[in-house]
Amino acid sequence: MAKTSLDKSKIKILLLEGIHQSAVDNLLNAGYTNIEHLQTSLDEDTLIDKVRDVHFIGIRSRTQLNARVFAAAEKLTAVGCFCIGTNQVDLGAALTRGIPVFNAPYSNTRSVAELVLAETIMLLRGIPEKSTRAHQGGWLKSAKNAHEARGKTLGIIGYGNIGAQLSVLSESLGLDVIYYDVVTKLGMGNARQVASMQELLARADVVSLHVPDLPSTRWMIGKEQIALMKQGSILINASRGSVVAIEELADALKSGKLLGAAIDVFPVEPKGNAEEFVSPLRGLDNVILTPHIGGSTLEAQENIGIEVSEKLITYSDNGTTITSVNFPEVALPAHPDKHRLLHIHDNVPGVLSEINRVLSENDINISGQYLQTNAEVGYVVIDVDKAYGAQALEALKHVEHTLRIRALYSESNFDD
Ligand SMILES: NC(=O)C1=CN([C@@H]2O[C@H](COP(=O)(O)OP(=O)(O)OC[C@H]3O[C@@H](n4cnc5c(N)ncnc54)[C@H](O)[C@@H]3O)[C@@H](O)[C@H]2O)C=CC1
Ligand SMILES: O=C(O)CCC(=O)C(=O)O
Repeated sequence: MAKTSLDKSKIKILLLEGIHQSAVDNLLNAGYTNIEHLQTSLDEDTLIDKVRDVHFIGIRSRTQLNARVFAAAEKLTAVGCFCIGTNQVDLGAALTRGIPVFNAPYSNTRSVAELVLAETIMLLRGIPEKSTRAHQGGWLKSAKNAHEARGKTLGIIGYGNIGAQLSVLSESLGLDVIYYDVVTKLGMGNARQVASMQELLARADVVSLHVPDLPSTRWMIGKEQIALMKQGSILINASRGSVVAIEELADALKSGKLLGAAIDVFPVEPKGNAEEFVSPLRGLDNVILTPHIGGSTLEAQENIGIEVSEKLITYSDNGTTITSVNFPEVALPAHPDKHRLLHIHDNVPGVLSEINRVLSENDINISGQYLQTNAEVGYVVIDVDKAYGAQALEALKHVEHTLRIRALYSESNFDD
């Protein structure tokens, strides 16, 4: 059933997974006081109970927002992913319920690139094993299998925001960079795109994965691909756990085909810090294992908190959906002294004319109208000079194919 907006004190916001305080502060400064801020993710049933009266939810990579959760979240107006990946959200289910999803596409990219570069050096020097031995009272002073990074070839699979940053940092250290991407991209510095993943695997001393979780990237690195890699090369995965067949990687490390690996993301990750981490890579001393912390630096988290809360506030106050990952993107001007209505509907012919008919029948004069559509959904924003009456709102809710309507307070804050 379509809904209209509430005043800010009644807008309930649920933030999960230890989202940075910067998000809370930003929301409070914007007048949103009804905030629940939890440090953990929630299991599906607890989440379903909690989201029933929530208008905005903020999550990171662990919380699964599936169709069942969306079905329970009747009041949910927008989702903020305080991270880059949005594979944990059923974006289609959100869209067809008229819910835009936002993320932070840039704020933690540098943190991931720095970690990968550090791991490259650590693995080229065999540090995980040497450090473990020293902790055990051993002394592995040897140059065997220890290499400088200078002059080695780094192969980056997925040359997006993270891959390109890694490319720049690595070249400054003297690595030669090649990359493979499904899109033709201009290389940073002297980095060169190669024509196939096979070519990259055959040429690189270190392979680092920076692709999103997509049907086309699932298990893209397994036995067959590892066989193409150079003897004694290194694999790094800080993208998604679904990209590497982990048992097959474990076999390649045990057999000595690969010199080492650094893995930050896993097919199955603990739901919280209290749950045991189970992996076939445990106990292998040529592997750096990290608990999905590629983007977990204070700098990145603070920036993400600000960036995503800003997007939620802007959508809530103004209706702007720019940078939403699933929704028609509309950039809206401020609306002083105007009443603004957001109408989200199935993208089928005739809805807009029906909306305009209702407005005209209710003697409502349009002062601004903004429309954007994608294949499934239409999003029209209508500014008018006088308040929408209850009768007009009711009629607009009942326009066929309506998914949701929201009447926004204008900046001068007159009644909705
Ligand atoms: N470990 C962590 O804490 C973090 C992990 N990530 C993961 O890293 C991924 C990449 O992040 P960004 O670089 O910001 O994303 P991006 O969207 O900027 O870049 C991804 C690149 O992969 C390419 N690509 C897509 N499918 C491909 C395929 N089959 N083969 C080769 N290239 C392909 C795209 O064309 C694009 O250039 C995110 O989707 C996220 O899953 C992101 C941040 C933190
Ligand atoms: O820090 C997080 O919670 C997730 C980081 C990540 O994987 C992402 O940004 O996609």
